[in-house]
Amino acid sequence: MIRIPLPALWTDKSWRPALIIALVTALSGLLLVGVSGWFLSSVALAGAAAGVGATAGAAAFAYNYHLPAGLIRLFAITRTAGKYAERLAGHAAALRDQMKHRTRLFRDMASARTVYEDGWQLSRDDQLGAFIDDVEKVEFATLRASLPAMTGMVLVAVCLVATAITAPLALPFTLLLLVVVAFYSRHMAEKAAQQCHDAQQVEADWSRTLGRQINALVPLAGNGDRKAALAGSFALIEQSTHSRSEQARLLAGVETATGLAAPMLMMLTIGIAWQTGMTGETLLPAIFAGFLWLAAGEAVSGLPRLLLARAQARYAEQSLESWQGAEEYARDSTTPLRLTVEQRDVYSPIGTKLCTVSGFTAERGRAVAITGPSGCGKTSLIKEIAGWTDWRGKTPAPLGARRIVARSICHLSLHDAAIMAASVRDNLFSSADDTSLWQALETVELADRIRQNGGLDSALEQDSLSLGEARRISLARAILSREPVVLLDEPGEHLDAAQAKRLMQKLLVECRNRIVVYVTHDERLAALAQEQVHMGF
Ligand SMILES: Nc1ncnc2c1ncn2[C@@H]1O[C@H](COP(=O)(O)OP(=O)(O)OP(=O)(O)O)[C@@H](O)[C@H]1O
Repeated sequence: MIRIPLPALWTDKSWRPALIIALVTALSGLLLVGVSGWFLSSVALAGAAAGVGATAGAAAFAYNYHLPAGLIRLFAITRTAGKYAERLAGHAAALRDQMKHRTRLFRDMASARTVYEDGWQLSRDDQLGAFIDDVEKVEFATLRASLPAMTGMVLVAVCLVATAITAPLALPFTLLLLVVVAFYSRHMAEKAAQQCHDAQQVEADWSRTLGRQINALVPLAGNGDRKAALAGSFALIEQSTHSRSEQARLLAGVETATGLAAPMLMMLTIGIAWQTGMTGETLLPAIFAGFLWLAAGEAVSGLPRLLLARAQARYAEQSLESWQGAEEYARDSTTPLRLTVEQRDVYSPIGTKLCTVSGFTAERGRAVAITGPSGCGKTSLIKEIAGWTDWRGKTPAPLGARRIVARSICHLSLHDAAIMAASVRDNLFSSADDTSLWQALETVELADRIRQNGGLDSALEQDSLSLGEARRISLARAILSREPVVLLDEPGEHLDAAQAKRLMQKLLVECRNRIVVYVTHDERLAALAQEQVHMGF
């Protein structure tokens, strides 16, 4: 199980000073409010006494203000200084731990089976973002929240002892209220974390699909799929907004409950002490304890967020587990990456049944060429493999998990290459370095043309390239893409036969570690694949 161990706050040398300072700071805050409450009440009592009897005025002025006033200043200064010192010591210890854990977690992730199978460490910024998010959540809950949680518990214990001594009859009610608030807060924080988790899942799906849908608007414009595809994405945004607002509502409930608990505990302690007959000076200790509760309430006001952080960290731990290291697997470079298409009916993008295709399996380094007469459904088939369309009889299948995964692992290059009015660099759809971009342009025999045109930052437009050149830009995109599956529709279109063959040979070498499936009418191109699948009516 991938876990960041809880810091050993007391035994670990780097955490111990932080813990001591945090406790001193928290106790100073508690005593500051407790002594202030006690002081105000004593002054009020002395003032009240001053109004009665002959010696009253003298009694009021004989009251010793100096000791409590001095203590209040001492606690206030200690609390302020302690807050700074606690931050310095706590952050230093947390950063040290963080460095240690991150090295281990990132090493595990890099060699994880899932990462290796999908090849996403090379290209999937969204997956990497999700991984870093999870690591941060677990770190926050363990490294940043354990210290406040520990000091919060100590403060509550101190308040309970003070209540037990000063107003013992209030203790059972106090404990009952604490247990109710604790259970309610935990339950609601769990629900809020669930909502947050749901929202994140949906947002991840959304960012994955929308980007791809927008990229594919041009080729999909003709088949009426665009509207439906975008509507699906916008429904996801609505869903995530709902989850987010539900999360905020639940958290507000917890914050209200914990915010009200402290004044209620204060009133409970003082009220019950008063009910049992304590008045005047005998009530002062209970007032002191009551004010301690008030101060503890302020100190643990971050509790709902800590509970939420803890609950979120559990989800994050679960997803981190899927990156568990599988080093033997990563070392085994012969492990095949396989794409299996079972025998199936092929439908057009509007749901017309076209033909039945026999099953085939494409593997890394073993390309598959699909051939067949015009209109038999070759393009429709690779669109479906890529998750763009999915017809079952007369009904389009919803954008389910299979299609989302398919879209995320397939690079689909359609025959009508769209050229954007943008630079060559932008048109290559890649964040690779310039050397790799030039290398891809060399492979598709376009480097000289682009150099003459002004280089990677020169402008392109749909009309500024010949059809064959646009086709070659599209092939360069396929080479530069990082998805493990490359699907090409008519890669040799608009190229002369010799050039088409040369380019396809080079592309297959460049993509030897990926799965390549391509549709072609050219028998010489089809012969370059390790397997040919013939489709027909
Ligand atoms: N967006 C669309 N709307 C309606 N019909 C479509 C659409 N796309 C394809 N079709 C129809 O589906 C059938 C198969 O088209 P598809 O492009 O898959 O065939 P193909 O085998 O790739 O043909 P070719 O070799 O001519 O490119 C054709 O009859 C075509 O008219």
